[in-house]
Amino acid sequence: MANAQTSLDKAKIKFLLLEGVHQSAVESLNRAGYTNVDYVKTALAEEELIERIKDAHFVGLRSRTQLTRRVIEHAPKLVAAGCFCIGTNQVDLDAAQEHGVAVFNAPFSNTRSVAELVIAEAILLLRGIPAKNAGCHRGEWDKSAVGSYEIRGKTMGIVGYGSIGSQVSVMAEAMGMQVVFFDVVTKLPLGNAVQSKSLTELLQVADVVSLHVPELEATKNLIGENELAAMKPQSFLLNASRGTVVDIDALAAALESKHLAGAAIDVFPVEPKGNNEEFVSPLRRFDNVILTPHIGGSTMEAQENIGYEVAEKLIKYSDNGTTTSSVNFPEVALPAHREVHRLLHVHQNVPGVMTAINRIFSENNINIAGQYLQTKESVGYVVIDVDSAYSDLALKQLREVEGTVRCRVLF
Ligand SMILES: NC(=O)C1=CN([C@@H]2O[C@H](COP(=O)(O)OP(=O)(O)OC[C@H]3O[C@@H](n4cnc5c(N)ncnc54)[C@H](O)[C@@H]3O)[C@@H](O)[C@H]2O)C=CC1
Ligand SMILES: O=C(O)CCC(=O)C(=O)O
Repeated sequence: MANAQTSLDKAKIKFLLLEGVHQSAVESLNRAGYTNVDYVKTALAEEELIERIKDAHFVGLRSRTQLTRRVIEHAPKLVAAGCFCIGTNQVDLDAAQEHGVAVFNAPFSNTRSVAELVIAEAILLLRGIPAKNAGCHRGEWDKSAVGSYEIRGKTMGIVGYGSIGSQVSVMAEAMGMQVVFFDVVTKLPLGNAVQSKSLTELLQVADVVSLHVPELEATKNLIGENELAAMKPQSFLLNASRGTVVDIDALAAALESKHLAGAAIDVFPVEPKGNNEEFVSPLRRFDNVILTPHIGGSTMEAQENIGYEVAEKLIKYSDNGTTTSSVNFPEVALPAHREVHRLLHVHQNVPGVMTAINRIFSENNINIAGQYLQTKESVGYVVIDVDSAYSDLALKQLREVEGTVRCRVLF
């Protein structure tokens, strides 16, 4: 069987793809038989999103689309959301979980692109290139070695030693840098990198501090006035994680006072909604700051791979119910369901639901060919394979079970 059949005609399953996700996603969906793709090149504001998403079964987005509780509440058919990026902070994950919407992302595909940019920025900043470049564009000629340094022998301080931070670590060492890192979790140091006991310890020794933490309550303003003051005089700050991680006014003050020698910032507390909106930031006035429009992961290679990776996850979920690597949903890896119908039941994770479900099968004498159950936080996900003759009856009764969030069948 090339593609497992689904309960709906595949052409009727609507995918809303936003923010110009790579065409590789559309190709993958089409190849899998999903041709009903509404492709939008930009992010949509809430009202317009609500209008477009109301009959969508799947939505694909990047970092600019806000999938709020209100939007999710207005998307009655939505079964999954694919973030064609790493960060999922733009999605209300709790609301998605409560409404039985599985959320997927691409945890690896753009990490190399971010790490490469960070190394390039470290070199450019230590050589004073941003200011020299700006000067040349204005007709100035400042041929001087003053304030220009090699990165060899300097210390790279990495905050957040995950997929990106650890790649920055390997590349920085390959360039001759010493690496220290700080992470809330004890991590295996790669090469000769050393894990710092505290953020302050790292800030005090690093010539370049690069941030690679997710957006969390605990990482909000992780780098504020005190942390900037703790950084070595004439050091550099790089942020390609999330804009909320740095207090941008405090950073502007540290640059103004020349405590920091420069910075490279890719992400901002408030980012323009689209390419036509003006970018406003107190950092615009500094020639020694590299400003980029949230493009750390925006390379052709990364975007193409993300397109395949996330589309594949959505297809698998649609075709056979597999939720492996979902960020908010119980993870279930399912075999193909040949010669049986597959019931997918999402429910509130409260006592009694599974008893009620199993009662349906025993009372109606329906043989269960396979059953897979996983729970996560407030949600439970049970998959039941049954003889095709009984799936209609079971589906009808499963939908009546108290605590049911959603239920569908795959043929
Ligand atoms: N600028 C861009 O275009 C891109 C930005 N990103 C951002 O980069 C972030 C990091 O990406 P990955 O490395 O793939 O994530 P990851 O999840 O692999 O690593 C994050 C690391 O941060 C650590 N961490 C969490 N809270 C911390 C804290 N308070 N202090 C120190 N460490 C802490 C975690 O333990 C983990 O090791 C993403 O969450 C995303 O927001 C990702 C890709 C592209
Ligand atoms: O490509 C994007 O839209 C955002 C990239 C990013 O920040 C991420 O992957 O978390």
